[in-house]
Amino acid sequence: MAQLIDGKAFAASLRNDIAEEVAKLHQQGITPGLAVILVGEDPASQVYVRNKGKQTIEVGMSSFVHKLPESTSQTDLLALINKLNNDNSVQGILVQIPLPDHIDADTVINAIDPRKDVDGFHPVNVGRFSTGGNGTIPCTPLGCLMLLKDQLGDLSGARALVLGRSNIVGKPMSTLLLNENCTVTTAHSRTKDLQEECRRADILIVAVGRPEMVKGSWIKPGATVIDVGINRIEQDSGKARLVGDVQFSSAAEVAGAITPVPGGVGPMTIACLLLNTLTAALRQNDLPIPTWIPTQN
Ligand SMILES: NC(=O)C1=CN([C@@H]2O[C@H](COP(=O)(O)OP(=O)(O)OC[C@H]3O[C@@H](n4cnc5c(N)ncnc54)[C@H](OP(=O)(O)O)[C@@H]3O)[C@@H](O)[C@H]2O)C=CC1
Ligand SMILES: Nc1nc(=O)c2c([nH]1)NC[C@@H]1CN(c3ccc(C(=O)N[C@@H](CCC(=O)O)C(=O)O)cc3)C=[N+]21
Repeated sequence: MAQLIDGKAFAASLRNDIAEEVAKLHQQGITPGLAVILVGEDPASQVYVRNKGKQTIEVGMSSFVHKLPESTSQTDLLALINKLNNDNSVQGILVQIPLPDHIDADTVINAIDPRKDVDGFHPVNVGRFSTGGNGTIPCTPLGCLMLLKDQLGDLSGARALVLGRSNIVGKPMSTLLLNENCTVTTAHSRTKDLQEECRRADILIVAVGRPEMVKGSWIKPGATVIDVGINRIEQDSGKARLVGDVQFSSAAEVAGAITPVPGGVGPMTIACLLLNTLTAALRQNDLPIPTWIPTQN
């Protein structure tokens, strides 16, 4: 049986380390602030927003949650972002994705001050990060990398397969693993012989948004499997259950180590969001970044 990678415990310890740094900032009269904007009523997003708000306060930061109705115009959303860009009590801004169809996500992301873009989605940060500079590293890939390094140590030379190529997860994950000297393959819906590609990987990261798509038979014996998927499926009882993009029961028989869903990558995403907010607050106050915080230089 595979070893279980406990993202929930790792995230809790990371939040402790963050809280210690925030306490030091308090002594200098600084309280980092994170603003989260949620447009519409997507129930899953509401859960994440609630979790984020609670954990933001627990580490000693200020949490500003802006819940806007589904009908909010792009102009009004841009005006709010502009206000937050100029608000000195806010060091981090996150706009929950997906946005309603009448709002262009790229325009919205472009409007966020890159220094306050704690998701790492702004083109300035994407560019810096891709070229090895100190741009914000997107939260989910950063959380996955921390779990991998904790599990495996140096990743140099490992054959990694990233399944999914979204701007939020797959693409930055591939970049990050390349920067860690892995030999990286990025697979997607047009990939030929997907199962065969997966079976070659020492490290398998799955972010497709297809419940339990990857089976144990696709996995190289002993491989490390990181399941990013968060899928809510209805059970016969009528209650919803969370499952990943990997079929956990069959995968756990083959893999060397695997993250569960829930309790794997999800909690790491939130902890890394708080970490990026701390880093943003330190940078905006011209303070040094402690060496334990992962940056790219
Ligand atoms: N744990 C966490 O913190 C987070 C979890 N998530 C979860 O991760 C998953 C992925 O999210 P996200 O990256 O935003 O999703 P997207 O829908 O943006 O991207 C999905 C990717 O998977 C590929 N894909 C879809 N179906 C197949 C298939 N049958 N075979 C091969 N490739 C396929 C797509 O290929 P193509 O490009 O060719 O269309 C695309 O690149 C979701 O379950 C989401 O809920 C997301 C963010 C954070
Ligand atoms: N701008 C933006 N940035 C994001 O980072 C972002 C986003 N939009 N939109 C949606 C996705 C999804 N996402 C998750 C965060 C935490 C959990 C999480 O905490 N999951 C818990 C369980 C939570 C539950 O029970 O629902 C777990 O897996 O254990 C899941 C998913 C961030 N995303």
